[in-house]
Amino acid sequence: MSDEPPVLAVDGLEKHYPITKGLLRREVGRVRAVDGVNFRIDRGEALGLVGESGCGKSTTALSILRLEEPTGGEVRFEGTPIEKFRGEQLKSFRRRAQLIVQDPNEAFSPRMTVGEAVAEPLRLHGMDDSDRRREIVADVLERVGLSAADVDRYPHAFSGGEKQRIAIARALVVNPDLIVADEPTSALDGRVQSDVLALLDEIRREFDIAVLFISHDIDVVRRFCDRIAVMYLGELVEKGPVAEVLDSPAHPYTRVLLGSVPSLDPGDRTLEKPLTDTVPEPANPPKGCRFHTRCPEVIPPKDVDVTQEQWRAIAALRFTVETGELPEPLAPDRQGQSTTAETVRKEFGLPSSLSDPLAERAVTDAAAAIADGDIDGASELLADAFPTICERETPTVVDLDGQSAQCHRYDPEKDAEPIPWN
Ligand SMILES: Nc1ncnc2c1ncn2[C@@H]1O[C@H](COP(=O)(O)OP(=O)(O)OP(=O)(O)O)[C@@H](O)[C@H]1O
Repeated sequence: MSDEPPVLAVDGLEKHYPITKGLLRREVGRVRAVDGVNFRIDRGEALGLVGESGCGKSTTALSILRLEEPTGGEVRFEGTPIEKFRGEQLKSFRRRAQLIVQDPNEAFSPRMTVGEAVAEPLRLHGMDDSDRRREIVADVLERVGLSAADVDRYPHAFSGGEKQRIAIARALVVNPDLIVADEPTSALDGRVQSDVLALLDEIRREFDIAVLFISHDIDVVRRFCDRIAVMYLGELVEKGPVAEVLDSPAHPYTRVLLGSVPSLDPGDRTLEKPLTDTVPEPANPPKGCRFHTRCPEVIPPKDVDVTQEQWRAIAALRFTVETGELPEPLAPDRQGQSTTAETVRKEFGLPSSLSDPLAERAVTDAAAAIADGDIDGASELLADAFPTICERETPTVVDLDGQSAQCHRYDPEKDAEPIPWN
């Protein structure tokens, strides 16, 4: 193994955005867009970053390129913290770490020819010889499957896929060591997407470029990446080699995320549905494990004696009530008309009676409170009766033979008596 530091090393990266109020812009809270993220990318390696919309993927991308100033943690480029870069070093970093964005239309000025746009980074980085620039640009355009004759045309004359090729050419022209590609193919349709992906793959292998590949498309990540990191509400909940993570996802969130991928087998028992569809706000993430309010594997209290199916129904009731977003038949405007305790039980798949008397009492009282329109009361009752370690304690990252997951279920230190998987 070489002693070479990774091209990119991210430790405890944090980017919080202040929420301000009033004329004096007093800070009243913080959006925890990225909240303690760690990963590495070696030369020639592609790391896929996946997660639902708003989980912090783009903010991570911008923070590692110093396009956003992180509020905490450290990003090292070939071993040097990027915050230390000044003058020439910063300029060199800007050249060696390139960004490719989703919409190539945003990347080009309509007044610049393709040749000028692709040559721009060369000019900015001090190459004054225009003939030499033109030569390099022609060469790179051919390299990405366009023609040297395209230099004098304008970007608007090209299709979406071709524009993305031009964007790749522009990133490539300065010999980058790192490319951050933020949803680079999601605006393109199937065939074109495949071609652009194949091109990116080819250049990363040929030039040994490290790639951070951001996508919500799991199939694309499987095809393009070596490793994958799964993000939820500003944190990485699982990491590992692509095949391992996608074929045997460890973290319940990864299972839920994969369960929403249409191309995957809906009968696969390792894929799951979330308890609720409400994603909490990154300004106010749940305590303990951030996924616990939606986690189908949330750990029950030790003294509750119900089946796994019943526990999931209870947990879904508890966390749905906490969001205040009740399903249609129980919605507050219908209170007093048709909602009864039975409707509540039916809606959540709870049997008419649970064998555990304390659990039964709590569910009966909560259902009655909901039927009365006392949602806060129901919420308190359920929280008191059904506490979970997942809300009390933040899980540590557990190494599982190369794959890692941040979940109490895997922590040998936690005497959590989990229900066995599957
Ligand atoms: N400049 C900003 N000011 C305040 N909040 C922001 C800012 N930029 C992003 N956010 C918030 O930070 C969170 C993470 O956003 P981000 O764009 O990084 O997510 P994402 O995973 O890339 O989403 P998508 O897949 O939709 O692009 C979101 O809640 C977003 O609203």
